[in-house]
Amino acid sequence: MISTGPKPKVLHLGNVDHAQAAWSALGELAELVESAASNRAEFIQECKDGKLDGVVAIYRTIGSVVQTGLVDEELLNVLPSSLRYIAHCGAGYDQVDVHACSARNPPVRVSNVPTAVDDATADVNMFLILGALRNFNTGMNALREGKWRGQPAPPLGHDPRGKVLGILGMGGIGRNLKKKAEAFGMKVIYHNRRKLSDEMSAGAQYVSFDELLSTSDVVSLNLPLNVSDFHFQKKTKYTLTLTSLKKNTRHIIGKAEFAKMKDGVVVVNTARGAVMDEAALVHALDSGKVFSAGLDVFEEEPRIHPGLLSNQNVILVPHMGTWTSETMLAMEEWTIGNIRMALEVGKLKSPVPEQADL
Ligand SMILES: O=CC(=O)O
Repeated sequence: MISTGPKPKVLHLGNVDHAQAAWSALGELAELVESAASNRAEFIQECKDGKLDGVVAIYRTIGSVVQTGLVDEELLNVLPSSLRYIAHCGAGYDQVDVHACSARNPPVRVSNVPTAVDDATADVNMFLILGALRNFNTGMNALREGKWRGQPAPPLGHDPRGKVLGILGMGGIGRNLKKKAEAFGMKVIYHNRRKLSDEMSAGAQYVSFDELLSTSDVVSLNLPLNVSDFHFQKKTKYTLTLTSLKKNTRHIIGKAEFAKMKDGVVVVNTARGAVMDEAALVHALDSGKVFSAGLDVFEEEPRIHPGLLSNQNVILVPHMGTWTSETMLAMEEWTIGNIRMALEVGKLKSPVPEQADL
């Protein structure tokens, strides 16, 4: 808790594009500082030169990975010793090594943005389900090429009504999606680390992972890319792969899982690309095992697997799940709210689950 003396410093990594009022108001409580770095090497040097000393909290966006790279052990080793909080402006915080944050002495507490992202992400999820079931991509591309529906016309799509939607990961987005899918007449089953209370699951049937795979007409991936107990292996400055096989969700859907699915299944992902083995998806699409797919996220963003780009049965969205002004505003305000609460009462509003007991 900080109440007297000079204002604590808050470092801003990435943009505050919408919540300027909340950000300015935070300025009454804290000194808002910026980094002059344009890449990770410069950022590390800035830290080593003591230019960010005194920073207590960091506001960071997903896009700030271009400036700093991943928040991993290497970065945590040079970030100022005054740092206590990282408020991440996003639901998925796989860019932040929470275990390395917890291991620092004293720990760096991390928050994310649940809830505020649910509606917009579930909307895109439903758009992808409908687009993939109806195979709209083929006709839409043909139309732009001046070929009306194309020659031959795309195969007939499928109605959502009466189809089984298997939601893997029944968090806020999964539960929001359930309501939307039910309005389209889908029957919802789910698998989650823990079975939800009757109130939370609201009639969705809990099934085992294998049962979800084998009985769903549409499989929707709504689980976090889980970064517990493993090491980052940087692939590009934007992405990472996770190397340990323990307790993580990387490639939770791969060759073996596709084999267990119904023939002609539809697969949709708005979570993180790396929860699914993209090469295995391409293979399953090519073989006809998967009828169509709807993807908002990719393993190595912004790179897209060529087998997805060339496949007309895949509807592709460039990670726009939360891309609305209302949701962006809500996310930024939520993130600033986390910093404000940390400075005022010494606690984050929405700590990440891994640090719930810290
Ligand atoms: O991908 C978007 C988010 O994690 O909020």
